[in-house]
Amino acid sequence: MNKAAYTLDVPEDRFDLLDNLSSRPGPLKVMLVGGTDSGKTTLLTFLANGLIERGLRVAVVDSDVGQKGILPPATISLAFPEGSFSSPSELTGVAHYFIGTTSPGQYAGEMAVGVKRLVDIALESADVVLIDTTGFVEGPGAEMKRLKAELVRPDVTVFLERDNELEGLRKLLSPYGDVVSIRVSPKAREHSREQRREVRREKWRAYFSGSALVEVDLENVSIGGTSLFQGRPLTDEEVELLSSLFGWLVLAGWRGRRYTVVKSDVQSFPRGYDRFALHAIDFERLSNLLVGFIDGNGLCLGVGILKWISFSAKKAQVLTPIPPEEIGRAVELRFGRIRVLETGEELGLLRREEL
Ligand SMILES: Nc1ncnc2c1ncn2[C@@H]1O[C@H](COP(=O)(O)OP(=O)(O)OP(=O)(O)O)[C@@H](O)[C@H]1O
Repeated sequence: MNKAAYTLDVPEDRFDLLDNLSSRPGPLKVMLVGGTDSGKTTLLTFLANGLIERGLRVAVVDSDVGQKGILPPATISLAFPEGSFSSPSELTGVAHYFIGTTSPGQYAGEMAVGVKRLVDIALESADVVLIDTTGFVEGPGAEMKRLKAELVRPDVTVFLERDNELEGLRKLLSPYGDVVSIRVSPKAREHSREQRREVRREKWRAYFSGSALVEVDLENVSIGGTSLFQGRPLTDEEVELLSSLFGWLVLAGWRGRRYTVVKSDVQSFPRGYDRFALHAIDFERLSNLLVGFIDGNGLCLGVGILKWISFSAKKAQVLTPIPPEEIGRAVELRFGRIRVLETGEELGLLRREEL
């Protein structure tokens, strides 16, 4: 199931926008902004096809991490459609930036940097770069759009609005490029949380079909995206002390500015401790965690699901569809903040500070 599809049954102002964009000198950067289900992806598909028909080389940067078309989920992806297409889900990404969650509220920095990096790559060969964004347009979502606009400097930012509701955001972004406002199509349809989850479930399942378990030697790659593995490892005495104080099986721990431990509960009793001095993570929170394989250029080769980690052997087992010859290019394993199964079932999101 895809939410958006190519249609010419769009309001007349979309054709005016297409004329406007194709009359401008390239390379052109166009960012699409609108609330949830406002029709951003439908508009992107319409514009991309129209521009391709006019002989322009189009790049698509899909940063709608909550409802991505281009696989894998939880990343930002760049694709170059070679001809007409009916949905971004048909496109194959050529470069990706790892975000690690489908809910990027705490990841404004990564979102802005990822879009900037992929737009820079796109500009090496595209006439027009179309940037799809999340429907997250209020509060931190608005700031995220500003950061993207500041870095990318879109020539045109198109706002999809029902009732002038994005006026504030339009003003906020107007110093960084032209802004155009068009009305949401009366045909735009809202999707329930369950329908959105179902769309994501299918994407996860499609991405992980044909995956294999690979063993990652944690001595050979850096570990990023987490405060685990930072600082010096705990001494046996420190492990002993924490275990007896709190009734934990301490699986791993590090001492930096504070103590960070991965533990399993042996006894359940109420424990009070200074959370600024000690950060304890339940081992189960790591199971089925999404991780990204990052290459030497900071781009994402693909994602995987952490199935097992042995702190003593310094090995991890990760389920991933990345071919073995590609995996060898990874220099970093980066921790995400969503737990998901290869069936597409999402087990839950984690907060950034949890790991
Ligand atoms: N012009 C149109 N004609 C027919 N259907 C449309 C049109 N515009 C939007 N829709 C429908 O409205 C729904 C939402 O559109 P779309 O998925 O493009 O929105 P979005 O803003 O990209 O959503 P998201 O919040 O998931 O990013 C889809 O089912 C889409 O097919």
